[in-house]
Amino acid sequence: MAGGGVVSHGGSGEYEGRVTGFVVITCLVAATGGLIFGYDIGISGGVTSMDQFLQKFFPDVYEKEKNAIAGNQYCKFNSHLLTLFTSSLYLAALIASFFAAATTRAFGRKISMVVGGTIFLIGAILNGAAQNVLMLIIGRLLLGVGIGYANQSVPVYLAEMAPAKIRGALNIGFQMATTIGISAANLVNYGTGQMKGDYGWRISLGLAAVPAIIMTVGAIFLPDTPNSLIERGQTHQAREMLQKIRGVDDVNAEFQDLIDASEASRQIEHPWRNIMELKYRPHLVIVCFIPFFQQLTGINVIMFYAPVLFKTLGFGDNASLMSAVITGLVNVVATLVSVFTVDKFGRRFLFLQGGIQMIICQIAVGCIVGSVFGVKGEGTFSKGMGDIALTFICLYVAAFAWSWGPLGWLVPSEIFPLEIRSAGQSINVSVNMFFTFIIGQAFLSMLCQMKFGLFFFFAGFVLIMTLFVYFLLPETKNVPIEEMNRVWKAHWFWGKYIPDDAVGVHASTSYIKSGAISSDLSGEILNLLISQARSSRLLQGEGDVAEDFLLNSKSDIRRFSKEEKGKDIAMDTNLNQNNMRRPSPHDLFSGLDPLEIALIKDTFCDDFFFDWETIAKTLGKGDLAIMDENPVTNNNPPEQCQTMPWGPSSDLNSSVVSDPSSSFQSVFSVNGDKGVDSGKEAPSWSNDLSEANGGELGEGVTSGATHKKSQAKEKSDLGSYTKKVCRLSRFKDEASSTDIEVDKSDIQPEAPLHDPFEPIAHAKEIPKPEHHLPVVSDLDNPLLEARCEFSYGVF
Ligand SMILES: OC[C@H]1O[C@](O)(CO)[C@@H](O)[C@@H]1O
Repeated sequence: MAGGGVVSHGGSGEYEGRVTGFVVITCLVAATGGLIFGYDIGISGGVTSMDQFLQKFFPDVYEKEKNAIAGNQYCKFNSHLLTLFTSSLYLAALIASFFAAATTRAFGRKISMVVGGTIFLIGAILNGAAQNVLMLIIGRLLLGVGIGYANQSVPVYLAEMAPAKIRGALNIGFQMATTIGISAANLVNYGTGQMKGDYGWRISLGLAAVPAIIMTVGAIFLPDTPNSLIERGQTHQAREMLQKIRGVDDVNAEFQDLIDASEASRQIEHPWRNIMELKYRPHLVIVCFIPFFQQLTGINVIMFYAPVLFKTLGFGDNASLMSAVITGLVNVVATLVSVFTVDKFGRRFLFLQGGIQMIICQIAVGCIVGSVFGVKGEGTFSKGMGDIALTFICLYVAAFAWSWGPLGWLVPSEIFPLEIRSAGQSINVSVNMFFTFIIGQAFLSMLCQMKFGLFFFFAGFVLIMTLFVYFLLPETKNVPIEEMNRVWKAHWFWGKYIPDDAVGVHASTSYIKSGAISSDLSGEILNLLISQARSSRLLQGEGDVAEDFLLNSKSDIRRFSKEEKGKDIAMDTNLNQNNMRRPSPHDLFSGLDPLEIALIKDTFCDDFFFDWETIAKTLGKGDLAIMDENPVTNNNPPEQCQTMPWGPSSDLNSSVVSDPSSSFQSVFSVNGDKGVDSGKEAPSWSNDLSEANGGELGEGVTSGATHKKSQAKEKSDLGSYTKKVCRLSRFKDEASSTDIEVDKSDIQPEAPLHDPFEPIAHAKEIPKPEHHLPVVSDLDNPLLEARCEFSYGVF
């Protein structure tokens, strides 16, 4: 692969590795943990609407239902004992999830899954064989404990096993399994609902043993996550596991991040106390609100009570069970949609789209129910009205299923640093279970009291949660799990809670590699950070991260966007030369956090043309001293200072520039030249970057660290350069706002500059080739754009 294929998955590329069959299978097996949860959700509603079941355990409710035919439709199922049957399980799950957190941390994710599956199995047997309400309730409590364990450990397991770029998809496997469980339960109920005697409900409840066995047996064969192995001191096995799940030998960068995260985690003796610290406030707020909101969508009104609800809406017994089957299937299919979109469109998009769709549907259902039953709850649904209501309910379920359903588990499982991840996940599970309990418990009386207004009540909540996501939830798509602090740090509101030292150079490097930052940072800043990484101890000590980056990355950052017109710092000196506005510190650094500014400051060792104090003040980021305290940026000995990646300013003075009124597009391409072994000829200058990039490939380029290391060594012995090629690429027709391609590609490259990634002292040894200055008179034309490309090469 011409790009130097060690980061073989391309795209946003983060750590080494590919998506292996092994990781997919383990994640699928783990996700079956969702089956037990789903089966239980789906089974209770059907069972509690079966006459034989009601007669045996809840005779009062049975009587009331029979007599309510002509009465108030809103209240005919309102019984606290009945709802307690459904919701007691969630109280047990809530408490169990705290024990599960300790188990998961101390013994691994897998053990928690096995424990959860086994306890659930016992509960299923008790339920299927129940002789009285007590047996029924104890059985349900055990089911709850099983679910608490599974829901705590499975999402964490999935988030840790999955490579970042498909973490969303694999993690959603859990919710996918949940919806399959719900659907399977609906189908079982549909079948058993027709049976005479006690068999129907007994089979329905007893069959919960099937998903329990699948999960327990599956979990026994699962490996534990590298993160958990490291957490428990099994470093060697952890590395092997990482190599196995990523399918490559060179897992250094990711492994290092896991070790770092684990070290940080080890310092934390009391995750529960720690999670209250200010620096975890953003995580804590999100992890409390997401599950709360997920339940306040009102989804479980449909999931638990679909048959009851449809009966309330005047559907016959069969039609009610059938409608539950339909909503269950919609739930499964729509969850699949999120599997395929979550890592592409991101979490926020799905949250927002799903939220809007849910609001519309809930309002519609509220209006329909209101128009038929009115306030008194008297009236009957015509077939047509019933079908319209069912359609809106299905659209609502679909929207939930590709947004809040799966994301309610995914987002909380991926936002926490390792040291409090297990604790955070327990909070997520317990808040979710608590509000599942509340909704389960309160729904029937809420329906009785609020009538059709209940649907508007839920619509109001969905509106609030959609605004919450819009303003307060950062995008976590494609960000490696141990790099998440960067996301928080960059957030407009939460950033202030995250201390600078939570975001180190190491983090910067892999974060840059993940590509996640490229839209936030301009190309120049990115390059500066890269060069910082290169010159920092990372490269000298544990070179792989930066080497990999240099050898494999192509950052093609088109930073020319509407807001950034005229702020191109690559062109700064040129702008000056041509009497253009010199960008202010604010232009250049707003949007960066102090650490990033400090990195840049340190990179250029104070002697660049920026007035650092002014920058600090202008941006209101506090005193420079604060930046200077940062240990990460303070270890650069002066001789390792860099100049600008595009060369000293004198070189820039003479470079190509277009008119002030035109705009720039700079494309940075940081390409490792793979083909140049010691003694070979340097690649010749070319206007086409791909040529420099794709020169003969050294045979070991794709084969991992050893070869790369030796290459890198040879490289630094040999010296290297930066090439800058400016060419006129576009003719901007202001009047029509269209871009017309003009090919003026023959502009000569200008002088090769020194390697931006080599310390200056070393760069000086590089013989400077002759200086070619492009002479392009057209550049005076205000309508032209210059396109400059930088490439990094070796000779
Ligand atoms: O698919 C619907 C189901 O998903 C959950 O919200 C869990 O994510 C359950 O509470 C609900 O019953």
